[in-house]
Amino acid sequence: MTRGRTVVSRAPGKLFVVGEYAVVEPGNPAILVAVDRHVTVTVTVTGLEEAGVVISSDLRPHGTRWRWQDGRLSPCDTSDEQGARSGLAHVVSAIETVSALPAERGSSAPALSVSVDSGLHEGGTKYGLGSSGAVTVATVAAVAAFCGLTPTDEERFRLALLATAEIDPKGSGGDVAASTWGGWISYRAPDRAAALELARSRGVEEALRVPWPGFAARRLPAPEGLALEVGWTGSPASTTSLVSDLHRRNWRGTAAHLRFIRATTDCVCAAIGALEAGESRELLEQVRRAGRELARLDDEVALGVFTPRLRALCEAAEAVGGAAKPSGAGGGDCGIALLDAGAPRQLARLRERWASAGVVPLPIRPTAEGNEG
Ligand SMILES: Nc1ncnc2c1ncn2[C@@H]1O[C@H](COP(=O)(O)OP(=O)(O)OP(=O)(O)O)[C@@H](O)[C@H]1O
Ligand SMILES: C[C@@](O)(CCOP(=O)(O)O)CC(=O)O
Repeated sequence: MTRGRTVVSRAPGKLFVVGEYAVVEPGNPAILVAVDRHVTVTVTVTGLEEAGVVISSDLRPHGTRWRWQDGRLSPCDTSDEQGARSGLAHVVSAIETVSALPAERGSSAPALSVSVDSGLHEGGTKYGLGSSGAVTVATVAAVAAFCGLTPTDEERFRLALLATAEIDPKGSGGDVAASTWGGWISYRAPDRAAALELARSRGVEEALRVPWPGFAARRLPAPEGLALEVGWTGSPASTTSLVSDLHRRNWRGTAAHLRFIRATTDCVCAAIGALEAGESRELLEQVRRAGRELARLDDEVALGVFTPRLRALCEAAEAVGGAAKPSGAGGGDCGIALLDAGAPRQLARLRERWASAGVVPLPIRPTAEGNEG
């Protein structure tokens, strides 16, 4: 939405359905779904004399001023430089990445004021619903529109992926894809290091044009007759440290690693087939299988994917006839359960069991909406 010199963009959060960990390797598939909680980003003129950027966020007490230096932003106030750089890393990277486009055409860096408001945390504690991806997608869209650019969905996805990869190229970008396209999607990640290298060597504009090997994203039909329930463990987990931990272990390249990738890929492909064919029972079976693969990975490398609450979340869903698993990296955050939408008693029993295990049922639904603005 553009009003005068004000642009507003919002992007939904996400849940991983199946395919976690395997999807970080380029070309491997996962299924994600966008949810009806959003991040909203508003971009307007700064009102400052000099060209620069002001960023404010619902997670920080004050707005911070940033100045441009060779295409990069640095905080003007150095007293809390580290806090500003880490707390606003995704917003800053999204602004820098989009601003490279006018810069490559010889225009000067934009002056703008960016404000972030998020429904993906509770009092500052994240749910694990992909706030970093949603913030990046919404910031990219709002800054691009403010600069008079009209990128396509895929171009906005690519810009957001480059922005997140600048911070951590290990992330698959599944969150970015779900926040961009919305709905249920199948996603295969590109090689993020190669995409970054492309942008650095040939420019961001060129990186939006040439093919990204491995990358694919497409919408899937929503499952029929199934309710998606989301349980929150109340404890935030660090995806970056779990994925880095896995990279540090000697598991990669072992037979167990190859077996995990093969089994998870097979499971994701079967789940895609089940969604396309409207076979709910088969989808439930694949969700259970994906959960078992994660549990086996956890046993093999003692990663800490399954916390006691996530285990209780899964057991409760099984006990009432549903299928459940952690969503995302695990270690806390959320889990999902799929069960018969026409069985309200089962749903009620699930919520009761979750509540007594300390798992908070979140009133969240899948949404077909992607990034808007
Ligand atoms: N409201 C916000 N304002 C500004 N930046 C935000 C906001 N919410 C999230 N971010 C950015 O996202 C980062 C948090 O990412 P993190 O991966 O920890 O959470 P998440 O994406 O919600 O979780 P998950 O990856 O488990 O789904 C913050 O450091 C910040 O850069
Ligand atoms: C483990 C992983 O596959 C999923 C992480 O999901 P989340 O950010 O914890 O919701 C990592 C990734 O895809 O970037």
